[in-house]
Amino acid sequence: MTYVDPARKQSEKALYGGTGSRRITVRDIAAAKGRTEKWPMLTAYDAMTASVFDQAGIPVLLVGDSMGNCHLGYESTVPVTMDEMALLSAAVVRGTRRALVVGDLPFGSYQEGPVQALRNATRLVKEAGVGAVKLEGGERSAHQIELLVQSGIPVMAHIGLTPQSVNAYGGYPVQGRGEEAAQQLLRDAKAVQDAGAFAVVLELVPAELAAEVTRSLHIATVGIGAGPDCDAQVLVWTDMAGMTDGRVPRFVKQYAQLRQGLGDAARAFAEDVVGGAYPAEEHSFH
Ligand SMILES: Nc1nc(=O)c2c([nH]1)NC[C@@H]1CN(c3ccc(C(=O)N[C@@H](CCC(=O)O)C(=O)O)cc3)CN21
Ligand SMILES: CC(C)C(=O)C(=O)O
Ligand SMILES: [Mg+2]
Repeated sequence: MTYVDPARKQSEKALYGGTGSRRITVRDIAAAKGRTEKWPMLTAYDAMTASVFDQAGIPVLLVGDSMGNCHLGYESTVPVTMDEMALLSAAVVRGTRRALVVGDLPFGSYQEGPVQALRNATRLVKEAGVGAVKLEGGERSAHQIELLVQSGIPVMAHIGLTPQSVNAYGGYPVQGRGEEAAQQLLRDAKAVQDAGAFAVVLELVPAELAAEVTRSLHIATVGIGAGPDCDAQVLVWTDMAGMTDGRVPRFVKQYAQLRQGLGDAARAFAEDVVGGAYPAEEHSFH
């Protein structure tokens, strides 16, 4: 019998649909680019939801700072703190066995410079157990990415629309439109690859430009509102599952109507309590 290194064997399987039980690593992500295999990523903010996605085979889970508006009741991602990120990232790691868990560095946790970025990324790695961190910015964040990668912390970059800059944008506009903006996006993509990032999120950029970035990089591109030609696609889970209250961005596809379903369940429970139908005999002890 030929000996097959189990790690090597699994790395040759698909990121989605693979049956291996060990945790996905950044090496597996790199190998998928070589196979031109597309893969899914979702956000998660708690252990229970994370375990659902892990058991569904989602290979990469992002503890996004979108927890600010999706989970913690803030208006945007701007107020999210390192303590909040560390707490919820640890919960997501505890809820998963296979997924690579990526922790977002929140606004204000890396802008001061590489040393601040390393201090806070180290917290997420040591306290929460994440396998990688994500931070926003291309050329402007290259020095931070470089020090984290040199220190042994894998980094996912995030360019195009960077929501932590919502106050500077005055909203969430599409990025990279026009020749000058397109050239800047290409420079940002090259800068994060050169700094050592293992993947890069492209948010709200024209599909043609995202395709060009994906072709010109050897690291994975993860699209959100960036067309069909990225190596991976990410959505905020509450948007994907129809749990978000109110309007969702145009790039979102809803695969369930959990908000309606959960509300229906709560109303049915309330009706039963008010009408005396719950608890019934089988729910009672004597
Ligand atoms: N629930 C949720 N989903 C997200 O995708 C998300 C968050 N929250 N919070 C952090 C950021 C903010 N994001 C957003 C928010 C709004 C739009 C939006 O409404 N965009 C317009 C396009 C604007 C234009 O045409 O210039 C849209 O209609 O989709 C996009 C991304 C993405 N992220
Ligand atoms: C939308 C993704 C890429 C993100 O950064 C987040 O959820 O915070
Ligand atoms: Mg984020």
